[in-house]
Amino acid sequence: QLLGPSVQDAVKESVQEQLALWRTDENKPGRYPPVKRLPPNERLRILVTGGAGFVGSNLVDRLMTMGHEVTVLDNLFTGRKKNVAHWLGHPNFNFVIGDVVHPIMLEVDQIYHLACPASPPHYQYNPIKTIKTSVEGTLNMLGLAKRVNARMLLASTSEIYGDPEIHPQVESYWGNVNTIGPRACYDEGKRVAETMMYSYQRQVGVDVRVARIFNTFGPRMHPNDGRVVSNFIIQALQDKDITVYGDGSQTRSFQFVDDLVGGLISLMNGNYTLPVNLGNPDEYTIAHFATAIKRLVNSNSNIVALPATTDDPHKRKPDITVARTKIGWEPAVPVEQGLVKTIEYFKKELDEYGGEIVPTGPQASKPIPVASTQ
Ligand SMILES: O=C(O)[C@H]1O[C@H](OP(=O)(O)OP(=O)(O)OC[C@H]2O[C@@H](n3ccc(=O)[nH]c3=O)[C@H](O)[C@@H]2O)[C@H](O)[C@@H](O)[C@@H]1O
Repeated sequence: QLLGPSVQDAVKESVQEQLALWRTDENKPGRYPPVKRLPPNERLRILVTGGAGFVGSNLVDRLMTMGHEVTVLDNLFTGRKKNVAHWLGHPNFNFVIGDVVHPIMLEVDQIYHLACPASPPHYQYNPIKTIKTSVEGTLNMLGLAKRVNARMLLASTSEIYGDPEIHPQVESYWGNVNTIGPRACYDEGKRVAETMMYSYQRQVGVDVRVARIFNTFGPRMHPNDGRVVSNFIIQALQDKDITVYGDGSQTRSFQFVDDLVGGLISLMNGNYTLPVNLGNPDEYTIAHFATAIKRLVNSNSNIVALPATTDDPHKRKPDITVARTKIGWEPAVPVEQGLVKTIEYFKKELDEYGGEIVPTGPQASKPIPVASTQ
């Protein structure tokens, strides 16, 4: 165990709440959110690739608050500088704008390798780049982990199961992916990234962890993310049509980002080295989910049907027995509670954008940069 019990306790604290309190406190005790003082032998140097993105920046908040030294590497394709702006200049924090497809030389103890667009319209916008990000990016990070003897965690995905033939999905299932479809750049990229992780483990002894992340939502999602949670909330908040792709009978299981962050940290610091599903088994049809969001937002939107997207998985739900038994983790935030927080976040984003956000549609597209909110 790299982390002592005191640090494990700190993981359980709600970092987002601490940050919210810090932001609203007129007499802020300091320029930065409070961080724990760790003795040097417990303070780790941690690299988070994709650390300015949605999941990455939430993870960075937790690691910083725990008292570690954190370096973010992000090319800001889907990540946003504003997600980590509150740490800029902090002595424990480093920010590198750079791309994982280029090697980087750093001295670190742990690597959380999250960098990659994860929303279907964004990863399909430039599929060749998505493949390079997963393949060359993961190779570069594994090379770094090998050189400096760091432990490395890969953010893999439920998408490696493709359109699954077994339900719920267990880690021992090998998946059902269309190798030549529009999603393959991401799915196959992540599958080969997993292969590289275990090749480096077997051949040269790199200490690896693999998280298979299921659908996740929460504050810091990009307003033009294009995934279902952000689209439905943004549409509902503006009384615009809520766009259901296909007949809405397809299912997804949604976890709140705080739960995921706890799972990533538990996985990284535990002893279990095989892939672990991290998700909330609470499963919804997309049609039901649209109605639930409309109700929570108290919206006058219409729910409309658009054509289904190619190769859209029909159902998805994690079996989290491995996470429960091997790393002692399970989600704690009910979906509805997480949605309420996410709706509040998107209300603020809408204000910043001047009252209108056009959510990303089903086609491959680039995230819309808005200079004032970067
Ligand atoms: O959110 C995630 O964490 C996952 O998102 C995507 O996978 P997907 O499940 O297809 O995510 P969404 O784009 O949010 O789609 C979920 C379902 O909602 C539907 N959808 C999406 C957006 C929309 O406006 N309307 C709509 O009906 C999609 O067709 C799909 O059936 C990524 O490919 C995964 O890597 C990632 O882990």
